[in-house]
Amino acid sequence: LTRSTAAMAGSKQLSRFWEWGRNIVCVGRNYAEHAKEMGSALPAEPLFFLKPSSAYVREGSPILRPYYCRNLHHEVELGVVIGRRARAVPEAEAMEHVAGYALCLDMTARDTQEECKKKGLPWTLAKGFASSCPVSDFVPKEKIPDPHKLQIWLKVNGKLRQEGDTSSMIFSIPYLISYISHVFPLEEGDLILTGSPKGVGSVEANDEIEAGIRDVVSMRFKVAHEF
Ligand SMILES: O=C([O-])CC(=O)C(=O)O
Ligand SMILES: [Mg+2]
Repeated sequence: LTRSTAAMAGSKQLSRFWEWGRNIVCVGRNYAEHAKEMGSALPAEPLFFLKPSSAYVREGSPILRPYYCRNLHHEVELGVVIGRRARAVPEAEAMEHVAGYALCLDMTARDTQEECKKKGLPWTLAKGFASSCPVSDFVPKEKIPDPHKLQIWLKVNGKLRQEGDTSSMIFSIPYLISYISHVFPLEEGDLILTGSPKGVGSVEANDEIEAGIRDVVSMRFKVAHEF
C-alpha cells in the first residue's frame, strides 16, 4: 500500500495532516496518579520515547498482542498532531504548530517493560510493536478550543477502566512541544501522545476496547493474539 491508500483504508475523514508514516513521540509519567500506580517517581523534566510509524493502527484492524508478551496493557492518551515544522520553538509559540488532535492508545507490553526497566534496556519491545498505536479520526484544532479541558475515557467490554482529565497533565502541551522541539524538529503530521491517566490494565484476545474524548470522538478496537 502506498501511504495515501493505507491512510484511506479504514478512515472516515482525513485531513492532509493525518497520514500514516509520521513520527510518533510518546510522553510518559505525565499524570501523577498514573506515575504512582506504576511505582514511578514524578518526572522533573518530560520523559519521552518513540514508536515507529509502522505502529499505527486504525479502526477496522485489530490490536495484536506481540508473541513475547503475556500482559498487554491499554493506556488512553490525548494525541497532538503537528501541522507545521517546529524546531526549538518557545512555549509561547508552540500552539501555532498544532493542526489538531486525535485519541490514541499507547499499547504496552507491560511484562516486557518491567524486564526492560530491570535490565536498564530501552522500551522499544514494550512500546513499539506493530499495532501499538491505535488512533482515532483526526480532530481539527478548531473543534477543541482548550485541549487542557478534555475528558478522555476507555472501556473494555463495556466496563469503564480509565477516565482522566487533561487538566491533570504535569507538563502542558505547549511545554511538551517546546521541550521536544529543542531535541529534534517536529514535522507536519507528527503525533505526540501526551501520557496516560491512571487505570491502565490488561486486555486479552477477543476483548473490545472502546475509547473516546468526551463529546468529541470515539473509536473501537478488537484485541487479537499474534502467532
Ligand atoms: O509506561 C508508562 O507507564 C509510561 C507511559 O507511557 C505513560 O505514562 O503514559
Ligand atoms: Mg503512555
